[in-house]
Amino acid sequence: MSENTHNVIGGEPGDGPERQTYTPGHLGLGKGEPENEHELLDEDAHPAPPPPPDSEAAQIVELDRTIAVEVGEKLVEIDNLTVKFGGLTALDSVSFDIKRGEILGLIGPNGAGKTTCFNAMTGVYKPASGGVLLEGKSVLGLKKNAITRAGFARTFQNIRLFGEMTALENVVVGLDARHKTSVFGALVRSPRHIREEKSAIEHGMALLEFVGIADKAQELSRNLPYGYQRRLEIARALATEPKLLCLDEPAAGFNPAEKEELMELIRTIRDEGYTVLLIEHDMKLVMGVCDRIVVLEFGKKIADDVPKAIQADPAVIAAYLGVEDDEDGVA
Ligand SMILES: Nc1ncnc2c1ncn2[C@@H]1O[C@H](COP(=O)(O)OP(=O)(O)OP(=O)(O)O)[C@@H](O)[C@H]1O
Repeated sequence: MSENTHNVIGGEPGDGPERQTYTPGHLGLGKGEPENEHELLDEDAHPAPPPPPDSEAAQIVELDRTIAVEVGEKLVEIDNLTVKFGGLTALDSVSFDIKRGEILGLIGPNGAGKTTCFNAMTGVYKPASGGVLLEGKSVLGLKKNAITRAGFARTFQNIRLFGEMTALENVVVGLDARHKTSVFGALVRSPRHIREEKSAIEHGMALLEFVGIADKAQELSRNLPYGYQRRLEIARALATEPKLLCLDEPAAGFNPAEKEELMELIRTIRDEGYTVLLIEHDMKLVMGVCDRIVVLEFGKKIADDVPKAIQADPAVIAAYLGVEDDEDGVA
């Protein structure tokens, strides 16, 4: 094997036809055709379920970041957050906290303010008032990439991938956020840069394997089946080693089997040390995977409790009354 070539994570030499090699050359942007002989799966095929937490990929993906607070303590505080769009108050003095190691659901009927809350937390919108604290320190006013470096990562309701990049390249872009090489170091291809690039490919492959889409590493992301694109967004967000992973409707457009697999993946992500904030309309998924749920209605918080209590909460039931789609019902 040449110095710049290494094996796919998780296999042993001579593992058979699944085996591929990846080189830093694969990172050239906008490469068209996959360069390996690996057979691609059927477009309809489901991604593989996530690996068990003790697999090699899971160990590489495991959170490698120092977090100032202990598991179970407040990681994030949303403090009286208010966001206005002209005369509309989309978020009205909303306060809640997110504890390290939990899966917190953020739910509410359409237009309740869930995505606005994500956007204010991740620097997309400037709140009119209130605060967002990560480990006790304010992140308000930081630029989006500084917020990513501080520890927030997110996926989007409408998938946003670099369509002309391969799946692996999309993840490596996320890993770049954690790299230390200077622009000059990258330009002159310093030894440190080459080391980081090589480990980025290895790490990127482990992340793709972790979310169950390693078989499509060399496919342009715009050509990936929908379910793979959603998983790729999660892999890219995980690449930044977030202290908090925010998922905005990750199951949108999924069939029941895919939703089950996604629930499994979200649990596995938490088991690897991540904290998850989840916006999701599918109540079965939310109730099945969340430790606690915050409910918004018309920009205000109306409930904050464990799933069982949320299901029985009269204010929550009232908020959802009139929603005809069964999936959006709380019961
Ligand atoms: N950029 C914007 N400009 C103006 N109004 C906005 C903007 N973004 C959101 N809104 C409004 O703010 C309110 C909250 O929207 P938001 O998207 O946060 O709700 P949501 O709970 O995420 O809804 P959904 O479940 O439909 O995605 C809505 O009335 C919406 O129309």
